[in-house]
Amino acid sequence: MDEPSVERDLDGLGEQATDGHTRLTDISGGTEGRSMASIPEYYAGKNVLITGATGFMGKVLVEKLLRACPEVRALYLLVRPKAGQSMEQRVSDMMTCKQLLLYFDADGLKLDTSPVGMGVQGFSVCRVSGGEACVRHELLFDRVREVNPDFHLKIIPISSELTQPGLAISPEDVERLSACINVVFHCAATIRFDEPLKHALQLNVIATQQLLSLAKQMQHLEAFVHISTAYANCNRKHIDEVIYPPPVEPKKLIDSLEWMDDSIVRDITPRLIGDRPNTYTYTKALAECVVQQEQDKLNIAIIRPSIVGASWQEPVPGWIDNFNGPSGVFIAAGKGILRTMRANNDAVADLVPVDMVINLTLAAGWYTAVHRPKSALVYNCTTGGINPFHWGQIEHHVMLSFKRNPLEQAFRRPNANITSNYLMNQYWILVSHKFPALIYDFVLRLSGQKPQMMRIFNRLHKAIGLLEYFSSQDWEWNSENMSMLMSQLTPEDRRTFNFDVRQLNWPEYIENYCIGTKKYVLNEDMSDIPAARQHLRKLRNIRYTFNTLLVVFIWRVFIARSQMARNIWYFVVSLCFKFLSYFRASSTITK
Ligand SMILES: CCCCCCCCCCCCCCCCCCCC(=O)SCCNC(=O)CCNC(=O)[C@H](O)C(C)(C)COP(=O)(O)OP(=O)(O)OC[C@H]1O[C@@H](n2cnc3c(N)ncnc32)[C@H](O)[C@@H]1OP(=O)(O)O
Ligand SMILES: NC(=O)C1=CN([C@@H]2O[C@H](COP(=O)(O)OP(=O)(O)OC[C@H]3O[C@@H](n4cnc5c(N)ncnc54)[C@H](OP(=O)(O)O)[C@@H]3O)[C@@H](O)[C@H]2O)C=CC1
Repeated sequence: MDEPSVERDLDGLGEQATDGHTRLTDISGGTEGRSMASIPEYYAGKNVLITGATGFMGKVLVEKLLRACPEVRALYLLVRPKAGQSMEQRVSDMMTCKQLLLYFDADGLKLDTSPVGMGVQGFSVCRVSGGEACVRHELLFDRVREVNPDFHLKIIPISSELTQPGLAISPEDVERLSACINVVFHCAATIRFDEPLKHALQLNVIATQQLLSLAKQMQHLEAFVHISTAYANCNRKHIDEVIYPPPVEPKKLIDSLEWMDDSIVRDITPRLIGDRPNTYTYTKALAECVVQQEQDKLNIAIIRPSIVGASWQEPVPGWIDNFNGPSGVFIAAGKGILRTMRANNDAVADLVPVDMVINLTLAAGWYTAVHRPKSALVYNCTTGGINPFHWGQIEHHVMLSFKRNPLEQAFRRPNANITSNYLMNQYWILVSHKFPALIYDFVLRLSGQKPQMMRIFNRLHKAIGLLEYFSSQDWEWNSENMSMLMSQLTPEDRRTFNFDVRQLNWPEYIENYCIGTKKYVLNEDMSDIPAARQHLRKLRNIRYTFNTLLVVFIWRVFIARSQMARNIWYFVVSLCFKFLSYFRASSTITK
């Protein structure tokens, strides 16, 4: 099961490389002299189907497609109704960026939950009386609206629940999609690391299989772009742009899990996922295999981004709308809650900005449709091999950014450190997380409020525990197809659909990323920065006062009351004194 299973044959356009992998370089020769449509020209008049459009990457994809390819005919979005909202309402909210950001206690004052469990009093965006709070922030679609105020007319929501048979698409919609779709972008997935295997399999694998069946019915389909992850094969250290053999035959697993009840599946999950850290990476690997098996005559591209972070340039620098991956860690550190985390300072932090991933995705869609490779082309969309940056450097720049642009109502002054040493990390968890949480909860109890800090830390520890696997080691991805795709673009397309990761200036990117979490995730106002700085000064004074009181307390309890402690103390002081006198005397002699 070690050797890549894909054999490439690119419709006569390319040759097989000696290592068995065909790369885009091989193809480019075959297209010389042809007049090829630019990316916007290609998408002009096309009908595009997108899954996962309401998600982080889906939104950026929809925005960019509408803005950079204004002649695109229509975007059909497969959306499910959710949280009492119809799919039409959800799509309309998405376009006005009205988004459910934070949840509140029934008393409307305390933030109850957040994805990484960092909720803390004063962490809120706006306060409402019970239930949920909807906030509006800088609009993602503002730039599209400027170019085309009627852009919403191009968006056609299609009701679909991907975990249902036939994706729960009505027969009329199936007919409609089969007749008109030219390009499919499949972004939907569950990206939770703790997803029960059955559900992850249902959404990430079976839904992909069903979407491929639907795609085969599409009479005018030119390209099917599947979004995978660079970590689908994280059990390997070196990852090529090939589809590796799956850990298990997907069909066999689907059939076996069908009859098992949830508790049995839960029990056997660790055995099944083997050397992968979670059900997410496991099912994404199976999905790639399904794409390969079901390919038939479809023209397929597989995009494998690494850790997708805030945008680099578009629609605005630092745009981000969630707590996933590093964003939650940055926020927790910026709020002064997270003080320690297990990560390897020298390991490469393979972050890639969302706009670069989307630019590559659109370019790959164009390339796939124009060149029609017979077998799926895989694009490892990573930064580490070309423009590496390390977790230690990320830590430094995140701390610097949050000191310059502090978050509101921080719990403590931001001062987080990463360490690869397990015991050291446990020590700091005790001293810097659990001890302050106990004191804070004690103060809350005294003032008649419900203790909450310990609960928050427990959830935070669970979340960072799931991320540590990725921050404690590094991988080597071959990203030749990404480079070669870039070489296929016209100079104009290279500017509009820029995914040249060499141009990333990491310190600047991290600063914008941190500001983005403040502005777009926490919806904090930049004009409040002076007040936030004042708050940090107050926290620093509290710490100085606390430390002074602690020293006085220790003196009173241990030194002043015990003869032995006093003797040790005098011994240490006289030793220091003798050392100083000796040092002064010897320096006088040398003069
Ligand atoms: C030390 C500081 C310096 C920093 C330097 C070092 C940094 C190291 C960082 C390392 C990061 C490494 C990251 C690597 C990741 C690579 C993986 C590959 C990339 C991918 O392919 S996928 C993307 C990654 N996926 C994720 O990140 C998902 C991880 N998250 C989870 O698995 C779960 O969320 C988690 C963490 C298990 C938490 O689960 P849980 O406690 O159940 O919390 P929920 O997610 O269910 O959410 C709780 C609660 O909040 C509500 N919610 C949801 N969204 C929002 C929102 N936007 N605002 C407010 N509230 C929200 C949610 O509905 C839940 O409410 P309930 O009422 O339903 O409880
Ligand atoms: N974010 C990252 O760091 C990385 C992501 N990826 C991949 O990129 C893709 C997009 O990720 P991202 O945007 O971050 O993920 P999000 O969680 O933000 O979005 C997931 C999308 O899938 C949709 N979806 C989930 N379940 C269903 C369902 N049952 N029926 C219909 N739609 C559903 C969601 O819709 P709804 O709004 O209804 O929940 C949402 O639109 C995924 O394939 C992921 O594996 C790869 C590497 C890194």
